[in-house]
Amino acid sequence: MALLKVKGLTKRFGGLAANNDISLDVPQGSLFAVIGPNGAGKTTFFNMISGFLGSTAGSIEFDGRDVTKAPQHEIAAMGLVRTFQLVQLFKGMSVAENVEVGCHLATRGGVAASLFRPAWFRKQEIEVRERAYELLEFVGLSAQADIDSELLPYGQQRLLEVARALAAKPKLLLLDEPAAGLNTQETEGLAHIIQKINAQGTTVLLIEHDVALVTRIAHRIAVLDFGKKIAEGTPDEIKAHPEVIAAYLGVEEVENA
Ligand SMILES: Nc1ncnc2c1ncn2[C@@H]1O[C@H](COP(=O)(O)OP(=O)(O)OP(=O)(O)O)[C@@H](O)[C@H]1O
Repeated sequence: MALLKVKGLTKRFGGLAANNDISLDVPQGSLFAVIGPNGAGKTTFFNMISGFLGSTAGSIEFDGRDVTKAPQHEIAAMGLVRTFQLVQLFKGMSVAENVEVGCHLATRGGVAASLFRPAWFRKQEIEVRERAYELLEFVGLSAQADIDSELLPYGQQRLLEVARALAAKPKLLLLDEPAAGLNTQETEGLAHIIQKINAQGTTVLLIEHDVALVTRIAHRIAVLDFGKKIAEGTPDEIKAHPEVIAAYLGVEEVENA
């Protein structure tokens, strides 16, 4: 069953079709990747799916519901949660607090509860703290829990963003170039974490420039070029696809992937 169904998705900016009639299904439980050269339309595609940008034409169905025109907060509340190409942490908060904020998005509360602190609220706060620590452990950041998040090295900030996104208990996790700016060792660690997230039942859709990483971990890959989907298939099919090789990968990169 498809968790995300995209049909004919199109976005025009004036005369430019940043996305042109893109259709794809992301199966429930899969690890799906979208790749493509700079300017191919990946970010535009992500922005439409997550409700940050309206579409010019086409439809988006998530978890059995038409969300083509749904606002971003409604889509997030349904369980479609994203990270961003540029790290966006809450400044002035510790590592653990950043994840706790993510957990609160998945719990009940409100101003009255935080002022009067009834028993259920205090219990919930303890649970939130425990869950935040579990998630930090999951991404390997529990030792840094009390550090100001801005003091983390860049690679760890990216992992923190992933932990915070997981705190909202997503059904579909959208990762926007998670390996950007990471060194080889950090990319390895990240690949392992993405696979663990997926193995625990979360469907993952990622945009990535690192072709070697994508062809290694994704179950299925869609390739965009000049706003169009030019190919879709398993990593082996994509590596052997002549149009993909011509448009994007380059023979050398495919051989190395
Ligand atoms: N708000 C906008 N207004 C006008 N043109 C835009 C806008 N956003 C994107 N574009 C154009 O749409 C095309 C696709 O851009 P997009 O950012 O989606 O590509 P991308 O594949 O994510 O690229 P990158 O890998 O560099 O992030 C590009 O030609 C870009 O200049």
